[in-house]
Amino acid sequence: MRLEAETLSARVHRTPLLADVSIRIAAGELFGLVGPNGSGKSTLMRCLAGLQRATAGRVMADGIDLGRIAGRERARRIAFVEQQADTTDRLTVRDVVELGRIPYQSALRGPDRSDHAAVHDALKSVEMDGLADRLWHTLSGGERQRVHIARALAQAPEVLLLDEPTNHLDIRHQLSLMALIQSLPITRIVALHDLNQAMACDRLAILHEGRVVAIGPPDRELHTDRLAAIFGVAATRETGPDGRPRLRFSHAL
Ligand SMILES: Nc1ncnc2c1ncn2[C@@H]1O[C@H](COP(=O)(O)OP(=O)(O)OP(=O)(O)O)[C@@H](O)[C@H]1O
Repeated sequence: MRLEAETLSARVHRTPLLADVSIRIAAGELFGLVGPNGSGKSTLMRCLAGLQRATAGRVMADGIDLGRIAGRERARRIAFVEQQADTTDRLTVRDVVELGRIPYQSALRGPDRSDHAAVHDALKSVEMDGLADRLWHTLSGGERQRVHIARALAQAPEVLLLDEPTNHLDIRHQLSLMALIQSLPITRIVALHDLNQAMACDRLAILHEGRVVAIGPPDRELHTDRLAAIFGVAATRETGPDGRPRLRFSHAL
């Protein structure tokens, strides 16, 4: 699914959070959102997921205003893993992932084999199938993060929005999650702080103080002058063993 932000602005009371953001994300693209703390990444994600209304502008999904798509239909098409998603209910890991199947069920149709298969596959893809019966509150931060991603995968969306998905994950799970995200044949929008992980995106937008300052391939946009100006760090670039550029950060400016 193609997703477009058209001159989006968002504010809380008088505080502007996003100003005039326009982005076109192609179907099947892996699109990154990067920017310093407070630059508006999560706010933009919430608008793109249809969870927050913009004060001006609109979000278009395959040419249709997202605000006009019914919640259930939107939930079948767009899945969102927020940064600090939590639940206080007494749920097992499997229960949490099954929540992703609700948009496909109705009062007349409870979970069926296809729902169970989707839950199983989603748990397996984040290596949480061995903990399916564990209670949510007993999980570590990284395990919870992986279960939330499994819930979003079980939703079988056309667009997957992930807000800092590698937070809390150990290095092996960071790498396997990034590989999983890269392999999915759907539109993916990922907010990332690790700019080397962001190098894997097809394109990215750099946000600063609620505005988009650049859009393009990471290799072109994450140059050392911009890293200094926007992120406030001194960095050098080198070529990694995979032939991709790698950033090496030395100090805060
Ligand atoms: N409800 C709110 N009331 C006031 N300010 C808010 C509210 N929600 C967000 N903000 C502010 O809007 C700005 C953008 O926040 P947002 O969470 O979108 O940034 P972010 O780029 O995701 O940041 P981070 O990298 O720290 O997660 C921040 O300065 C934040 O403090």
